[in-house]
Amino acid sequence: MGFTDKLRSRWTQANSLVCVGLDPDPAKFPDAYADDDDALFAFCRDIADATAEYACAFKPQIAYFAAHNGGEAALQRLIAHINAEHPDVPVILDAKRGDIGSTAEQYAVEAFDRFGADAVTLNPYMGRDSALPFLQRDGKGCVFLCHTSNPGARDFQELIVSDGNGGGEPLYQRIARAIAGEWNGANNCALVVGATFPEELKVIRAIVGDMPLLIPGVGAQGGDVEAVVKNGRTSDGTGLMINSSRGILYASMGADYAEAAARAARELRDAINRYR
Ligand SMILES: O=C(O)c1cc(=O)[nH]c(=O)n1[C@@H]1O[C@H](COP(=O)(O)O)[C@@H](O)[C@H]1O
Repeated sequence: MGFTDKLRSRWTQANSLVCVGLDPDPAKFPDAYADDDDALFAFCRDIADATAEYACAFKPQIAYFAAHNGGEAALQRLIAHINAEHPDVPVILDAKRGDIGSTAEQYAVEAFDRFGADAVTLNPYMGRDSALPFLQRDGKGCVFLCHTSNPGARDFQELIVSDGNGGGEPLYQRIARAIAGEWNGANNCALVVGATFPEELKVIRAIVGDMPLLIPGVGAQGGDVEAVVKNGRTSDGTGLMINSSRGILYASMGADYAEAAARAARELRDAINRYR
């Protein structure tokens, strides 16, 4: 099953719009993993196993693995573990790739063949040819940055660009329109919209119809769940992958870290479902 269908069926099956972010930071690991050479893999495996029931997707962030010697091998094993043990839960590799076509081709091999992800986050700044190696992969998802969650999102993403007919619109809206239109021929695109910009989320939803949206920024970054769900859901009450990383991973730094992560994921699911 391709990424989009897998995600849609998971939304219904698990009755959850929670995306569990896997951003492992050894400085915050519980004592049990203090001297463990395999801690990156083992900690994330425990979190994935504890939270899978409440997850519509997992999103490992590649920098948190690649920053460490042996970290990429740990990421590869982690995704293989999720694919084997939780095959209904899609994996989005958060790598924010984007480059000229020949290099993008290698990044597509990295995300889909080496790491075995169902989808990858991409930066659309370099244009459609830079996205083609990903868009052309049968059944794989392409999750493009549209309006990000950070304060600097306004620096470029809200600049007014000409529409060619004497009018103008903010760049993020142009991105949403282009990706929902000509880039989405295989129906495998999604967009990243920060939870910290709920008004922009509403505008983006109106532009893109039922396209899935990945929403980081609730929890540690302060985004409001009610505003996100009300402004971002589709008419059937789905359409969103609402990500929390630190809020789930480090719900407890004690021996109960896995139970605490499960509780945090369940509570986020329930908070979201109240407004669907
Ligand atoms: O593409 C992303 O996932 C992303 C886009 C964005 O605009 N903001 C953002 O925070 N993210 C990622 O989402 C996660 C947010 O983590 P927490 O703030 O700990 O929940 C991190 O992995 C970020 O790299």
